Parts: sequence; C-alpha cells; structure tokens
Amino acid sequence: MGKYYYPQGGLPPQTHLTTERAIVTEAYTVIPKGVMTDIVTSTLPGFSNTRSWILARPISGFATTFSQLIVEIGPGGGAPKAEFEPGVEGVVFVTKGKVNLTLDGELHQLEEGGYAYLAAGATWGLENVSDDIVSFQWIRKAYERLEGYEAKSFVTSDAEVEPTAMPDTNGAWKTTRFTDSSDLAHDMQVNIVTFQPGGVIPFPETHVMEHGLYVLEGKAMYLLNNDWVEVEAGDFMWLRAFCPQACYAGGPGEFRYLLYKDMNRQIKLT
Ligand SMILES: NC(=O)N[C@H](N)C(=O)O
Repeated sequence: MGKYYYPQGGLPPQTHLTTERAIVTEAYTVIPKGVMTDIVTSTLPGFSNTRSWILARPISGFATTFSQLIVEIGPGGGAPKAEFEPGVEGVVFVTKGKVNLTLDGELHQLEEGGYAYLAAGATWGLENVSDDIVSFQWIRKAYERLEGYEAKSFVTSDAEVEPTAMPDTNGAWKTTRFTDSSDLAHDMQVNIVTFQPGGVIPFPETHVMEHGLYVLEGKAMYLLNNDWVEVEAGDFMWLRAFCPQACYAGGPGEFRYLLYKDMNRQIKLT
C-alpha cells in the first residue's frame, strides 16, 4: 500500500482500497472518493452556497458526450432563478439530504434517492431549505432532437421504480430504468444498476455507449479495459465508447451504481 496525501491532515479514511489513487487512461478514468478533497472543488455560476466536483467533461480528442458533477448545496443555498442552457437536458439524483426543485412552475421536494429528468428547455431551480447539506449527482448532455419526438421532464425516485432482472442472473444483477430504452425521445439514460453479493457481469461488455458510473453503495471489482480495479461507494468511473467492462460484486452488501449512457441516435458521419 502506497502513501497518500490528505491535505486536511489526519488519518486516511477507514476503508482504504488500492484505488485510493486516481487512474487516467485513454479507455477509462477512475476518480476515487479519497481524492475529491476541498482543494479540487468548482464554484458553479448561478448557484449560491454551493460547491461541486466535476467528474466528467468533454475533452478534446475524445467524443465525450456528457458532463457529470457531484454538487453540494449548503443550507439556504441553491439556484432559484438560474437560467440553464436551453439545448441541454439533465438528470439530478439526490444522494444525501433534501432539496426543493421548482420545475416548470411546480414545486417538488427531492430526498435521498429522488430523481428528476430535466428536459432541454425546461425552467427549473434548486433550493436547499433544510438545515443540512444536500448532495446530488448532476448529469448534463446536449440534447439531440429527433423530428417527431420530444423528451418531457419528470420527477420520480429510486424507490418508485421497479428494477428489472437481467436475463439468466436469478436477480443477482438488476437494472432500474427511469425511461424506456426503446423510447426514441430519449438520447440518454441514467439508470441504477444493482448487484447482490456474488453477482457478476459475466462477460466483458463492449459497446458504443459511453458511460459515467458513480458508485452509490457497496464495493466490487470492476473490469475496465484490461485492468481489474477495486471500487467502492463514492468512486466515479468514466468509460469511453467500446471500453470493455465487467464486474464481480463480492459483497458483503449490495453493490449499486448510477449509470449514464448515451443511446438511440444515429452516429454522425461527416
Ligand atoms: N457497465 C454496465 O453496467 N453496463 C450496462 N450493462 C449497460 O451498458 O447498460
């Protein structure tokens, strides 16, 4: 085990996996929670009392389709009147605390597990009216419109959507899909993937979809291209298109992650 730099001093966190070091390759990136310290935060325009960690963004030379952030809003903070880019869709998924979402004039309270799909062109704002920090994942993508289809905003939660068992897995590998995969109005999905202890992705999936993968719960060994990497709750992975991927969730508890994927559009050829 190597030595790690903790800017705040003191002892390293209790669970200390070998992936406490960030990994950046051409096929994938791992940003372990241990390196998301106070010194690498970004302030967000339009938000007050808020800080964020930008986990993924388009990088020249790679066809990255999305950006993904951890956002923390302190009590009284938020973006009540933020004007967001009209052509950009997003998903907000709350991982801790409570936040008020005003979406096209309607008020929703999102708690842990709360999920909002914010369609391109929607008017929305977020306010933390509680006494505690709220933390959420915010995924953004330029919406690729398809004639005759229009994705609509909606609010739901992890608890409200029944996960589907993957074929031949006895329920050891399930996916919670918040939109129908065949719905052409949607050019992306943000799903939750859940493994029971012992659950696996039994072959290296290799596909055109790019992924952002934020671990919500548990730990596992994840195959990223040629490397098996230990990951646990709070870690983030970016996988470029065609990066081979598989998983072994050894337990002791469930292993769950939020999974971004781009989909349902023709590849642009010039
Ligand atoms: N790494 C993953 O969980 N991939 C999913 N099976 C997916 O691409 O939907």
